[in-house]
Amino acid sequence: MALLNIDSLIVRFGGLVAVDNFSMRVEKGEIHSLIGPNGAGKTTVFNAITRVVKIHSGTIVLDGVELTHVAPHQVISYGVARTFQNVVVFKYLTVLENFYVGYHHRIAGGLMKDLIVTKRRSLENYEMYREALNVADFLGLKSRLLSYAGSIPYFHQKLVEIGRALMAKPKILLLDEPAAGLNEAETNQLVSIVRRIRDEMGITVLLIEHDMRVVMDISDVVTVMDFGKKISEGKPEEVRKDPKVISAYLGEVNSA
Ligand SMILES: Nc1ncnc2c1ncn2[C@@H]1O[C@H](COP(=O)(O)OP(=O)(O)OP(=O)(O)O)[C@@H](O)[C@H]1O
Repeated sequence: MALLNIDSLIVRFGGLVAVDNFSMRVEKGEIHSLIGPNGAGKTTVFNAITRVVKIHSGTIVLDGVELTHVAPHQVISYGVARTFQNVVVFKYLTVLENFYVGYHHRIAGGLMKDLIVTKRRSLENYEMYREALNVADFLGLKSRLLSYAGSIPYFHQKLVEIGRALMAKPKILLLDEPAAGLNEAETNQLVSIVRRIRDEMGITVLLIEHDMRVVMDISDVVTVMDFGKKISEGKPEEVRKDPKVISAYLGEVNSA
């Protein structure tokens, strides 16, 4: 059974059908890329998985659990964590505190329990700290832990966002254009980090990416969208040769 199974998904914005009867499956342990020209509907698919847009019809099932009716703030406890197209970090919190935000759903109880320091809570805080250190070590951010997230270089802010997502211990990590704005050396580092997230942490990765070098290098499977529909799917080398994909991208170049 696939880890993520999207079936016949339709998302509309008024008269616009942004995602049009779209289905895809992501197998456990895969690095799977979702690509397509601008406006194809990729981010809307991510927004549907994380439940921040209204689904007109279709189903999204993660690890056997239907997400379609889950509230957006609960999606993380079902095993979905994401990063955003434009880096979203809490600029006036430290890197460590940003990481803590990602861990929060793993702590039992609500605000009152946050205020009352019980023995159990101290232990949870210790576990959270230890995990933050591990994540920082994994991402090469240990020396940045006490810096304000808004004060560190752009690439490191991107890693903070990834770190915050990893702190949630997701089953699947959704990365929206992780290589955007990075130089070549940073992109190479990012590719290696994404591989290690899968290989060392065992987390399945679904990413949206425009940098074809990254897509071809990193993906086990590539799904291609255009005008809300799936137009191709397969191994990177198969998709690259698909005339439907070539024509979708050439159309984009011609209309630019
Ligand atoms: N909240 C919204 N309200 C209205 N229309 C929207 C909304 N979000 C997306 N759209 C429209 O839905 C379509 C798909 O957009 P989406 O952002 O999913 O595409 P994309 O493939 O992620 O594009 P890009 O690669 O440029 O980020 C576009 O026509 C877009 O203008």
